[in-house]
Amino acid sequence: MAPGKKAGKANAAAQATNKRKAEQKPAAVNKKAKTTTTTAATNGKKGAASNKAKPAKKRSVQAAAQDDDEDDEDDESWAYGAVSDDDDDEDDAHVGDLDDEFVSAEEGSDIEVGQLDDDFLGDEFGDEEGGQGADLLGSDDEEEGEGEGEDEEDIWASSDDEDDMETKSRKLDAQAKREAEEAEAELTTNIQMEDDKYVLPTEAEALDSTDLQVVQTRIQEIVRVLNNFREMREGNRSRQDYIDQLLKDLCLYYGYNEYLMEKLFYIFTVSEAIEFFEANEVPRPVTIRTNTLKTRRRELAQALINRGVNLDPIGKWSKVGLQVFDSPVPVGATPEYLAGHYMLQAASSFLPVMALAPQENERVLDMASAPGGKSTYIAALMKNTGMVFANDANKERTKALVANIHRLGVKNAVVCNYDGREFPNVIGGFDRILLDAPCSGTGVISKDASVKTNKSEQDFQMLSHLQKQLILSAIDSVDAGSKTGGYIVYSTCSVTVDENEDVVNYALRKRPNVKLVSTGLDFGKEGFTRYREKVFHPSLSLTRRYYPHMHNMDGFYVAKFKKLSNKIPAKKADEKEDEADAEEFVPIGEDEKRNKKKQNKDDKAKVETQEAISFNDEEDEQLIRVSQAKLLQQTKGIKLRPKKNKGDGEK
Ligand SMILES: C[S@@+](CC[C@H](N)C(=O)[O-])C[C@H]1O[C@@H](n2cnc3c(N)ncnc32)[C@H](O)[C@@H]1O
Repeated sequence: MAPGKKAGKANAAAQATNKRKAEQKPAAVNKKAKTTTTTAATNGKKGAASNKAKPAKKRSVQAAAQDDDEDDEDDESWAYGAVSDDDDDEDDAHVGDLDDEFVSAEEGSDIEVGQLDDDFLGDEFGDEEGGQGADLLGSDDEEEGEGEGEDEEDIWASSDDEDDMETKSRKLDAQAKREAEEAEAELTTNIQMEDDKYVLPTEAEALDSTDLQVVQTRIQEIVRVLNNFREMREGNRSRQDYIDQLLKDLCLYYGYNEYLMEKLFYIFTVSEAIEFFEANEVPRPVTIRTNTLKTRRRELAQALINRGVNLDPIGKWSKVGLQVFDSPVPVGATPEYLAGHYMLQAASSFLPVMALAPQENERVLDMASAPGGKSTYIAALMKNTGMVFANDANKERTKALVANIHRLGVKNAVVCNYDGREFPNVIGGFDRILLDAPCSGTGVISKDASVKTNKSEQDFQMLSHLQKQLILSAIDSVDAGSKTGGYIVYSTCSVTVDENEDVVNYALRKRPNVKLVSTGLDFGKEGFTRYREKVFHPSLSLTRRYYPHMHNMDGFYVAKFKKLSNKIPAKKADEKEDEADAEEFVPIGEDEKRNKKKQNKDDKAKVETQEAISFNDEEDEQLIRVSQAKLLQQTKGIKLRPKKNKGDGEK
């Protein structure tokens, strides 16, 4: 399908969806939306309008950036405080966007969004109250103006006149009757609308629909029925009949394969699923991360503004992120970029590093790190102290990793190229580990639409299996005795449950020596504790999900574990067996029962303990020597004789 065609299609769907939404929204809400600035309004879909709004903000950023007194990076007033004068302009400039395009995104947004919701509520209710009050007052006025009020006035003015009582009473009765008729008429109209049942197409009709406009209308109608199923279903059609048709139509309209469509559809409510698919048709905002090893956000913002770049802080949740609205120069080729003052990085990919919260002088492993967006952020948070092991199994990809490490001036990183599953045999005893796992990429469909069709059931099974193996390796490679850490963060840029909650739940079952802890991120949706037929450990609610339609960032998942002990069950044979059927899900209760049985039966097979895996400098030295010797031989043909260890001669 040609991209242009798709985009047109998506826009058509968006307009139709939003139009319907706008119709469903109370007048006060729509009215208010016009005067409320939101993140989503800056979404690429309405790029022109957002950009129109930005210069006002840009001026204020510039002005504030020049303010010498407010030089502290922690002080966000340069970005936020000074915009008050311009806020109105911006709100006005966004008027069109909101109503026309992004009513839906605003509603769910969480980031500026806590704020946004408050604004909405405040304004909405304020307006409603004011609106109602005004209506009430207004209607009095109107009545007076139309003479009806005069009648009423007459009624009360002549209340002492007995004869008039009858007249007054008749008038009141007539008025009450009229009002009742009007109310009845309104009700009837509504009921007629509700009665308007939607008849599903026959199989042949459905197959025949190649007209996307027809498909789009059918999607809307089915959603309407599903949202009021009891009233609107046709005859004895089941909910599943409608859902089956809807899934087919969504596949056709948005271009997903049926397997993935179903997987994604059930993560959301019906309306939310459509918002998610819509959001995937829209590019996410361009964001950059200030490299604090070389500069500060304030200085970077000023330098880029001087080049004509139109930008804003990413949101209150990050002190280093900037969102770029437009730029006369390629953001990936400015002198500041080449000098390593920033990394082009999706907002969502800040989150796992923030959750990891690496400390100075720690040993940290980034198990799947190329091209290094997160490794370099980790190094920056550690202020180039301690050691970051930036590993990736794909040697080709480590080239970009090395390049980024150099460009950003990272000096505490070691790049390595192992399969993550080889840890901790390669090296262990880390204070913290980030496993930003290889995944299906269902959170980044707006960047790579091929995901819609190129992932099969086997792919998901293989990925989930690999993720489960990697997470166990990561857990086993952390030192629970670390004075400052003992944490593992698991993340993916996918929104499927198999790659997220399923994997984390599996790790909790296989490694009772870890528990989930808060990610420390103050926004995001809670991870699932139930999904379809699956039940997960209740602590899964501590994990966080991010969605494009809600947070205006790539879909993402973050979980944080604390390792409590280095003693792990070492029933290797069992584990292998378990890992082989890692895909099989066992509800938590059942699993516990099954484990107990196994333990009773296998009383002799005591749980062995594995000693804490820690660094051994002598051993490391030897490994380094061997590796250097290998390298010399490979690159220069020099063969070194192995150096004898102290203890070797004594044997
Ligand atoms: C989501 S990307 C990592 C992105 C990276 N963390 C960043 O922020 O730039 C996943 C990475 O996992 C790597 N990978 C795949 N299988 C792996 C394995 N078995 N062990 C280690 N890395 C692996 C891929 O090469 C890929 O670079």
